[in-house]
Amino acid sequence: QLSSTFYAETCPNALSTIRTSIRSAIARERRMAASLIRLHFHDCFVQGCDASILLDNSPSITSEKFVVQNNNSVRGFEVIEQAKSAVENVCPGVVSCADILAVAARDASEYVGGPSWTVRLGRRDSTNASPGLASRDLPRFTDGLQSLIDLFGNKGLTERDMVALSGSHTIGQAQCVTFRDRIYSNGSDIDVGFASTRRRNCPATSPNGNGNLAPLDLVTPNSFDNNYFRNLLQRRGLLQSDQVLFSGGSTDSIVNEYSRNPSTFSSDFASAMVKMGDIEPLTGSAGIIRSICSRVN
Ligand code: HEM
Ligand SMILES: [Ca+2]
Ligand SMILES: [Ca+2]
Repeated sequence: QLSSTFYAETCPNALSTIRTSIRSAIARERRMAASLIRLHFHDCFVQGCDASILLDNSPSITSEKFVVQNNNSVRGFEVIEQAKSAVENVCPGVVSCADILAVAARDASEYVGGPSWTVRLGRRDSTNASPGLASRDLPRFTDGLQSLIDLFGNKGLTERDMVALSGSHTIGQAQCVTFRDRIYSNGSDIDVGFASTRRRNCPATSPNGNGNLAPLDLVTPNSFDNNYFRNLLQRRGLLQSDQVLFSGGSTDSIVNEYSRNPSTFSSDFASAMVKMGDIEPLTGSAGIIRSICSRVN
């Protein structure tokens, strides 16, 4: 199975090469850290961590990039492609795109002040993509708590893993179209002042301002910390799927715990990322090593 020393003999500089490339991309644009973590998540939840999300449309492939959960939303492809080409220059044909995604997510977390962890390696790349599985298995911002628990449960992840991983929303941005219904709902699960602030840059009527961005964590949108959970306690979660984690259900106690204890969040997040990175990898002679991540060789 996967091992942290997988490239020790075949490409000893793989990790440092990826790291340099990822760091320079995040230095150029801080949000890229968030985008890269999300890319690894959206890969692993769809037929496992096999870089299926990176494949473009072609005669033999229907890309996952255009399902609703990804379309116009997942980003960072060119950063992964650049890291891949840097690695190909030092060890051609050795390091998979799926492993680059996993390493990039770790390096991104570390760069913005989040936890680091040892990445397990040896994943291989798929020769296909699955928009059908992507639309079925990726969570949506409209999902209720039980659906979210089930979607993560189907991947072997517990409620605690799910809450920890959702803590990724301590960084990054979301588009108005994903939080409009919530901020105009006049419901009781949203802070009134927060809703009114968000309305200023997200007009009530679609498609006006659909693409306008707001930070998922209003307090520290660029640092990986536990403010996401503190916000939920104040009913300042941006997405409906954020606030449902603290809305009177079984995950309230976990949100509470992470809001009080940043180091527990940090170590649970790191473990959950390793666990997520272990979802159904292609290993051994299964799959391929793509030379360009967006297409099969
Ligand atoms: C629990 C279910 C989840 C739902 C429903 C969800 C949904 C979303 C949505 C709707 C956005 C905004 C996308 C846009 O407006 O373009 C977003 C952004 C993001 N998500 Fe999630 N997410 C979930 C869990 C996760 C997990 C488990 C991770 C990582 C392990 C993650 C990482 C991120 C990051 C980092 C961003 C910001 C991306 C950027 O700024 O480019 N999310 N998510
Ligand atoms: Ca995949
Ligand atoms: Ca934050």
